[in-house]
Amino acid sequence: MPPIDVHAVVEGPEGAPVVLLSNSLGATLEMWEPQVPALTERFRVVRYDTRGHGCSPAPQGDSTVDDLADDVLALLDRLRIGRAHVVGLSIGGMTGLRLAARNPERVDRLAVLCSSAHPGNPDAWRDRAATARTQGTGALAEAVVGRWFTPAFAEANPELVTRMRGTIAACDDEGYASCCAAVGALDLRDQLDAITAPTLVISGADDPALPPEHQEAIAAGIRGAALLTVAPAAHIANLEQPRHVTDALLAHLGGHR
Ligand SMILES: O=C(O)CC1=CCC(=O)O1
Repeated sequence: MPPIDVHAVVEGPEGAPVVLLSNSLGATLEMWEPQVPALTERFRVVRYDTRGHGCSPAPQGDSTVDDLADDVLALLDRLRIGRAHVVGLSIGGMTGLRLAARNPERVDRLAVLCSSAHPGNPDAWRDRAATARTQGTGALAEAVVGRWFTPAFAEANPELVTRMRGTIAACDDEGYASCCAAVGALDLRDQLDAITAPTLVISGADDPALPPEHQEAIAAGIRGAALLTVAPAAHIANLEQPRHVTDALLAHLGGHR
């Protein structure tokens, strides 16, 4: 499938090292808002909407994580960026892993949050894609957002939960289904040892979607990778533990505060 011209927002000082942020399935570039103020003090921050999400065009038919990585390369080329630190959560982390394994010359440091090299459950992903196509992502939103935050956090932050539920429901149905296919078919287990970028893997201790075992497997497969577990946190750990995650990213990318 040809690359898609994804929607991106670029902030931070021109000429500074670039950090590229890649969102979770069902979210948009807005999910990184808690990290942006600190990151833009030291970095040129490029956030984009994964295809079929937010303001990015949706593909027709199933995508692969290779397609998602191609979108990132096209974006970097469009912005004339040779190399970037890549930070991705969930499907964004899968995109970062594939990019770092396949195009190591384009990835400086890598941070992968709440992600997987082999999500498994292809039938469940096929079912989810079918629901998105036949009933719309609104039919999935309640169940999906229920895995994004711990119950205590969700109870204390009802407006955020409502906003994120709305973001899932606003996804393009075909685009979301297309990305479900990419997740369900993914198996990067034999590619992890090709990753040479210094890598930080962050796990949400209470993540019911991609639990800590997935992060442990990623970290075990990448030479020298560091593994950090944040708690309490479910799947969207950067929103539930913003300070902890921001500090860990700054320490890993070289922008300590
Ligand atoms: O939506 C979920 O259930 C969790 C998830 C898996 C891949 C991704 O990006 O989100």
